[in-house]
Amino acid sequence: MPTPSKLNKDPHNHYFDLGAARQVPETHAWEGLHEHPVVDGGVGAGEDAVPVVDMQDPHAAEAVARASEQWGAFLLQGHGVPRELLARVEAGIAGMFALPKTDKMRAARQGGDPYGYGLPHIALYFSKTMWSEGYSLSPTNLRPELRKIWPDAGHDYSQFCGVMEEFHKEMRALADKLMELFLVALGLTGPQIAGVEAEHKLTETMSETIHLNWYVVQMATLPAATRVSTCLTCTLLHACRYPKCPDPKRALGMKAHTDSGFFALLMQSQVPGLHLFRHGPPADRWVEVPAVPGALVVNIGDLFQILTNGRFRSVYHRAVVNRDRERISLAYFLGPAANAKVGPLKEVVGGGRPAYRALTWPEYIIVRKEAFANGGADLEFTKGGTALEMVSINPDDDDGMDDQGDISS
Ligand SMILES: C=C1C[C@]23C[C@H]1CC[C@H]2[C@@]12CCC[C@@](C)(C(=O)O1)[C@H]2[C@@H]3C(=O)O
Ligand SMILES: O=C(O)CCC(=O)C(=O)O
Ligand SMILES: [Fe+2]
Repeated sequence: MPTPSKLNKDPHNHYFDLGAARQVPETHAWEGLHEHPVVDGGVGAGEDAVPVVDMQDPHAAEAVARASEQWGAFLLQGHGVPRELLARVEAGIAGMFALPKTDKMRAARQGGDPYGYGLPHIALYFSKTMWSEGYSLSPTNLRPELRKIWPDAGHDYSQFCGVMEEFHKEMRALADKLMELFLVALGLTGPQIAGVEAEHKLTETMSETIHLNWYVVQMATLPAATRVSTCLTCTLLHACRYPKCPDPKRALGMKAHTDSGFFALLMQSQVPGLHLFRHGPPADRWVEVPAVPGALVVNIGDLFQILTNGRFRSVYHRAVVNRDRERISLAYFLGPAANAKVGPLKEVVGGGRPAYRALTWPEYIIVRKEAFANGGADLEFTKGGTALEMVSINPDDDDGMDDQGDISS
């Protein structure tokens, strides 16, 4: 069994078989998971109901504006990505993660690489290990990347690549439409949007990254057949429904974070597990996003908060595991081109002042790393805002205007 420090230095190379574990070892036991209550964000549950945006609704832009200002996230419906395609993508991901560890390890992320199989990038910053497996991929490099897992390029390989390419095409088209909807939601006029696009080529140069998550059931204490869809204890005792099951108290699927790019489109299986952080009053809390068939979750990232001069907020979120049901999620991240300086759009700043200095995505990742380092590895991270604070412009400073954004540089 490796020591925690060894796991931390080499987080993408974990030797620990999550599925076979009968208890959560100290290396995977997180503090503070129950510091804030978890409330159901089910549709129609009052102020904690996760906002829903229907892209077909003529008032969609207003709903996007409200959700982006108040939550930094929403459920997206009417997006046009066929449900049947989402189901095939999920089945493909399940098949890939079900492969033997030795196959997956051939694609293991090396050190600070952005792409590869293993724990997510931010795992580097924590001494505890997440209860999940991940795989970050560039959709433009899908086939060579997946050959590492399937060197013989057989049927499974072709099928998975095919379905992921089909998905990527749909998602990229959707992301382009969503970017326009965000700009409308910001209150920009048609000519202003055309101006932003002409000047910055925002949509055209936007890059995409896929991150797959596999949240393994917490303990292999139940026979495999009963682990698939329901908790045996719950069924027999009629006592509880997830998330009240007895055990998943110490493990964590994905440590709380804000995504760093512009926005992410998240596909989740029909098992809840995504929690969005909401500030009080009345109280700070985690809102559990319901699994709505066919809906995608949209999360706003830190660079979009910068681009919109703080009007749209990035959302602090995490994913929990449960004892009985495996969960798969796929995050389709959109972000600026690597060399583009992102600062507040002048159309949004108007006569006001830019609240953030302009920087590239890689520069922002370095700032975030410093933010983690300054606060210690297991810092609660002030609900995700520390790195953004480090790039914000103090209103008392006089040098703000020099930093005004030039996204395409
Ligand atoms: C394009 C991206 C966006 C990354 C880094 C890089 C590749 C993988 C992404 C994620 C995926 C999982 C959460 C996250 C926080 C992580 O650790 O890796 C994401 C991160 C970010 O949003 O910053
Ligand atoms: O699994 C989820 O619902 C969240 C995943 C996530 O936050 C991410 O991949 O960035
Ligand atoms: Fe995320």
